[in-house]
Amino acid sequence: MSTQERLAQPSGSVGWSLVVPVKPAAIGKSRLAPFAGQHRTGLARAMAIDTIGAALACPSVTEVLAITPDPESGAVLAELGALVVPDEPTGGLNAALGHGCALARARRPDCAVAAMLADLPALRPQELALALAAAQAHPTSFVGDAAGIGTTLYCANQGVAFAPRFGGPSRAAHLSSGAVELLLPTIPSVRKDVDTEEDLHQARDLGVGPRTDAALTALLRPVDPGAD
Ligand SMILES: Nc1nc2c(ncn2[C@@H]2O[C@H](COP(=O)(O)OP(=O)(O)OP(=O)(O)O)[C@@H](O)[C@H]2O)c(=O)[nH]1
Ligand SMILES: C=C(OP(=O)(O)O)C(=O)O
Repeated sequence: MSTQERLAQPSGSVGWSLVVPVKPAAIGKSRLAPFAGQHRTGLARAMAIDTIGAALACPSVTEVLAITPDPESGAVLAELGALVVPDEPTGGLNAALGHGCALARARRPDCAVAAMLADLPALRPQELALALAAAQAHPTSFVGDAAGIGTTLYCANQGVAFAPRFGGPSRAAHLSSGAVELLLPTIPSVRKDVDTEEDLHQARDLGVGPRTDAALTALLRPVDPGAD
């Protein structure tokens, strides 16, 4: 994404480095397998690319670091304007995010850092901007997922320890860590993560990005009984 295509950053707001983990599409989003079948890999990749495409268009986001060992997704994400870095150490999601945060802070010490999951295919740049603006008021904060169990966005201001606790019931884990939950009624697209078929339909109702829309169209196309 070129700087011309970005919306202007609101004055007085801090810039954010956004760290986004992307599992290899061939193994990611396994809970969608019963619904998506052979289309699951393409769908998982499409959702991650749409999520990061929207993040790159957010006026508060200075840089997106996509943490992924997936070369195919990485190539597209780099083309869109993300900095693509591999998983290091190979210790799972929170370890990869910690590594991404260290790299982000070394590159841009003036920015705050946030970690956002890559399964938000309906993400709207302006809704992400609202969440990040609210996050400026707290040392650490987070956005809970639409189901009320997990987390989609974890934010740490400059000079504050970055200690995400993604995985499973992470909303409770983030609350007990002292992070403040950002309870904004106007950011449904930031909260709507997609793990299941039902999530996907709900995200579609919000309006998914173009790649996810195309992947879903291919997936839902009726099979031609005359084709071999
Ligand atoms: N780079 C990286 N990303 C990860 C890792 N584990 C999860 N993610 C990403 O973190 C986000 C949340 O992960 P999950 O919702 O648990 O996704 P998932 O493992 O692909 O989904 P399931 O297989 O259905 O559990 C998604 O954006 C994943 O791509 C990891 O070990 N490394
Ligand atoms: C990893 C998490 O998400 P998911 O529900 O997508 O697995 C989480 O909410 O901490």
